[in-house]
Amino acid sequence: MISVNSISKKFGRQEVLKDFTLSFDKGNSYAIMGPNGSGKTTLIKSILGMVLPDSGEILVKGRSIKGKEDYRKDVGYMPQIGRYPQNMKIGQLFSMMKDMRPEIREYDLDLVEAFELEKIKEKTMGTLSGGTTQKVSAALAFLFNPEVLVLDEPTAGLDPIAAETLKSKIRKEREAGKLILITSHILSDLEELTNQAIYIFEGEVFFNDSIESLKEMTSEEKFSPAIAKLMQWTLKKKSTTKVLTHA
Ligand SMILES: Nc1ncnc2c1ncn2[C@@H]1O[C@H](COP(=O)(O)OP(=O)(O)OP(=O)(O)O)[C@@H](O)[C@H]1O
Repeated sequence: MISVNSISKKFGRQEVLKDFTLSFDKGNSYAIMGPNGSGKTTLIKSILGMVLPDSGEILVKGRSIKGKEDYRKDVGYMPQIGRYPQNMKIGQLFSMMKDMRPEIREYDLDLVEAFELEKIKEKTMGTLSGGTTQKVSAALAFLFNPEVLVLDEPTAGLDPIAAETLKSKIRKEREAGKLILITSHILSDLEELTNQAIYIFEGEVFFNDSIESLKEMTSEEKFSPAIAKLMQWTLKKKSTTKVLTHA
């Protein structure tokens, strides 16, 4: 459903994505992992058209997204930190988003209801706590019933009840056959919510397979120690590279 073909991206002299190739298939939920600064958000933003790769191409349903906007209607995005007009009320924000998609008449209000956003629709965005802003972001991501959900650190900042509510919703959508991409540092969330693991290290794909294969390859029964092993391997690779560079 989404193919990322040989994309590279530099910010100044820093190569953040290096000849990056991946594909994401419908009905699967992908854990996108890697240390801070490894390029996860840059990858996600490239798929969303918010970052323009220097080379390579990204295809959604077989069509290049370059210069296109319309594919975005199939993609729901929950950012790590949602930025909204500070003086806008919650209710106005939802109305504005709906007005931007006049062709869509049916909304997925599961999270609007579960988070009781209707009750606080008169509150302005600038006055909300971080967690409430995250609830708004989550509800907006699912609102138009998109085929693809891109969730950047979705449970960060949510209280335990809200986090469980969001996780149940993610599971429900995955069971309905959606494609889900999740970045998170919370391994227990990823284990619960995903079946495919992608590990990015210094802008390169270091691992890309099912979570079952990851466990087999690392000879670990549990997800967390399997990821820890992957991290150790990347560190070894790094020290080996340094030795080679210095030789
Ligand atoms: N707009 C930008 N301008 C300059 N550098 C950037 C920009 N966006 C990202 N970077 C740099 O690119 C690198 C990768 O950033 P990215 O946000 O993709 O990492 P990440 O894997 O999502 O990290 P984290 O786990 O901390 O969220 C970082 O070194 C970051 O500083």
